[in-house]
Amino acid sequence: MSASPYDINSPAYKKALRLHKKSKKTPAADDLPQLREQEKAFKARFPPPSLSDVLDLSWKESDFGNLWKGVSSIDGLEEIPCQDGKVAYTIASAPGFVLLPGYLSPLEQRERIRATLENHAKPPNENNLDTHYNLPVEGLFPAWKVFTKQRAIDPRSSEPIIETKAPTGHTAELAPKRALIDNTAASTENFEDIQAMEKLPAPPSTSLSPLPLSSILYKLRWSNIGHFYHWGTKSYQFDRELISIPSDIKSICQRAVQTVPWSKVWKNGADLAAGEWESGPDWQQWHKNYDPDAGIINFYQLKDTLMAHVDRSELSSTSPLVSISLGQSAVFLLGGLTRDEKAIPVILRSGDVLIMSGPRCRRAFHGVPRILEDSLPNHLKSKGEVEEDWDLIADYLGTTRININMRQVFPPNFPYEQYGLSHLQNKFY
Ligand SMILES: O=C(O)CCC(=O)C(=O)O
Ligand SMILES: [Fe+2]
Repeated sequence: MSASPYDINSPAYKKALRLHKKSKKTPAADDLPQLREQEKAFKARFPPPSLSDVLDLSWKESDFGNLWKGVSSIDGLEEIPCQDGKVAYTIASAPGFVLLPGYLSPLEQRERIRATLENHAKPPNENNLDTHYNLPVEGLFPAWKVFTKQRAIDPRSSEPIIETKAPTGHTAELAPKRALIDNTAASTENFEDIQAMEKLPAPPSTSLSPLPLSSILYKLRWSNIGHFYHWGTKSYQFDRELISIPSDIKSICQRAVQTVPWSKVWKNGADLAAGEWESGPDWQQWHKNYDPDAGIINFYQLKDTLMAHVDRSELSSTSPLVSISLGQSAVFLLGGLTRDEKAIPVILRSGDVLIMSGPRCRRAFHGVPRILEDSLPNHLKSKGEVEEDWDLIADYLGTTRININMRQVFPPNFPYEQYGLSHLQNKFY
């Protein structure tokens, strides 16, 4: 038997677990809300978290190996055949949560990853580094590609250095870690007040140093697509240039929403039990009127986490939020309406599409406490000849998970004129 710390039967694992349990018995730890306890357990490097109650519907040994493996069923899991032959899964205690495991084929995953890196994380879309650095206008990844090609021809080529926007002091952590502020949920009642809040651009940091292209690439954390999200006020900003949602992303999201038989998801009054809908359950219309108009592409390095939060800046509090996972796998925690409810842990793997919909799930706490290292499927690894330049992308994916998180800010039939936002109407068609 191997002595790997990942082997839960090894003496090394058992000893570490004993020590860990002992060290956890501090009064402070017991006071933490359920969800924080779960986050802590999944974050732990050693002993590594047990995945024995983590739903893992896309695992296949040939793709992912045996290092990280959850379970293929949990209480209340239900399988729903979809219109396009795919299968959706729901969980009885989490109405509105719909998981489409392996929804994107290996080829579609590669195409989306490439588009994300080459097209969607560059101007006019804004990313977390733009505030602080003068990034190459062609995008970080395209610039990296050009440089590696040059270097192959002339090994003495010097790597581009990315300059800071503010005068340089000393190196420090990059500021924009997402703050854990509970903002007020957007609604038509407070919409005008939220809009009136001053949305100042974040100032460039004065404590950062210029960085070579190869390092800054790994500091990319998010890129904004569609309506602009102002992180400081946790609200959308509509007085900026309007940028359409890339059609490739929009069509995947719409296809996913259209394939789900919603009457089976919301059967037996589950829609009413899930809480209050803006003007009564409107899921019958989603096949026609679901329209993602804003999104964040998240880039996670192996040690990154996303603290449990609620996405409540969207006026539409029930329309599906569609989340596409690519690259390394992750543990996702689906909590309830407070941090005191126990969360359901789910492994999200490359190609999975997750839909959070309806009043309960759309306003549920959720987060990503763990990226599972060495969980890149074989079809994303470099095999030399897979695709032009895939080596470079595969290298980056060796430590990266990408999540495309698409929301619908405005409910269908929103009276844009009434709020002085006529310019947003029919914007993306
Ligand atoms: O990375 C994920 O799977 C979730 C991301 C998320 O919750 C968000 O961007 O709000
Ligand atoms: Fe979220």
